[in-house]
Amino acid sequence: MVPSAQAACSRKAVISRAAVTEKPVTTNGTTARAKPGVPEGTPIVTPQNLPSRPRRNRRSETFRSGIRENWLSPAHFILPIFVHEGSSNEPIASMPGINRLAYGKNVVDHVAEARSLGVNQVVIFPKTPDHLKTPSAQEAFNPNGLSQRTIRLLKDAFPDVEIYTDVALDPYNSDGHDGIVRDDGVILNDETVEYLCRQAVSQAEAGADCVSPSDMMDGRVGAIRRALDREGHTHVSIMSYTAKYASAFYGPFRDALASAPKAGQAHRRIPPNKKEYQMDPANYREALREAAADEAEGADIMMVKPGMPYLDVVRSLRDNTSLPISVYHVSGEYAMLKAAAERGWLNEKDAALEALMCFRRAGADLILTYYSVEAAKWLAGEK
Ligand SMILES: NCc1[nH]cc(CCC(=O)O)c1CC(=O)O
Ligand SMILES: [Mg+2]
Repeated sequence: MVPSAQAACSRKAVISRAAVTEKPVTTNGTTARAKPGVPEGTPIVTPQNLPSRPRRNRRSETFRSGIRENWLSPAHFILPIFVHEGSSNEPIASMPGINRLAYGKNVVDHVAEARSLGVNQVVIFPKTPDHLKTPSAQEAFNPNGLSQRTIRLLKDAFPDVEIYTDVALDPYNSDGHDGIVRDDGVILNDETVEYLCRQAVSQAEAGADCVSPSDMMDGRVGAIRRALDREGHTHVSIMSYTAKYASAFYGPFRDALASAPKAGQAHRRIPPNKKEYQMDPANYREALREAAADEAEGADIMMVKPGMPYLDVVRSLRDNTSLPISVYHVSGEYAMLKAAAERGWLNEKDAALEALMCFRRAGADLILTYYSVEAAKWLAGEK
């Protein structure tokens, strides 16, 4: 209790310790009659003289919903899908409810369900077969690669779906990094950017609406913009993973794609983590620097990733740019909610919708979340 409140209490009517079960008494010693409906033992006080009582605006759901500052709609969600070459869906152990979808009908059916719930934006993450992974990750821009085929498949089935793509080398790189690794362990920046441009162009050619570089190489937004424009894709947008942190919350995603950094052979040093290109979780100002660069290079949407632990960064970008902001509610955040819900430790629907709402409050327009389909069902009142 704050000191002033404490003082106020002792000045006003209180129940003496010995008399808790008796009628409350006022400070002048007379016994007061409790108001109807007030539990016996409640102190009797003179009302505080408050000019402002914020609780007045919370008194009914009708009132609360009338003045609510933010809201959630399936239109805000971007649905991530994992696609693989197998013939059936494969559950991902660390992401209950999420599957690697079999390329083909299963992918189309899943997106059809999302669309029926109002989720019409999808981002594709392909699981590349091991034999197609190489240290230079050239499968990333194979015009008939799994990602490119999935884009075509979905665009043919649903011309108005917004297709986002992941631009980064890690799903195709046998070293498990987003960039090309030199033998001494340096992640090459400009060489990687050249391949990211080819990857982005190949995705645009397959029909992607928005390419999303998630690699954190310097200068890739501008280079991709120029490459897209040069090839006639001036209408294809770029959602940059602007402030992407070297986070421990990506673990389940790397399980899903088997894309974690790999140990090197004797003559090569493979960095065991991504700290040389993804941002340090301790840093805040650096996000503004990244944002200034991405905006100048032509990003259409800027993303913060992960979500829940980084809402200060979301708010800061919101206040420092007029571009739309997206947030990635990442695999580890999803796994935490699922794990607690499975144990009965959290009400999953309430906790998940709260997390999503808080992204909006922090300033995000778009939310990339594994909860897209479930949350859309909750919002529709289906379950
Ligand atoms: N380009 C890699 C990439 N793209 C999206 C995620 C993680 C998303 C998630 O955890 O849900 C990652 C993992 C990483 O950077 O290692
Ligand atoms: Mg950058």
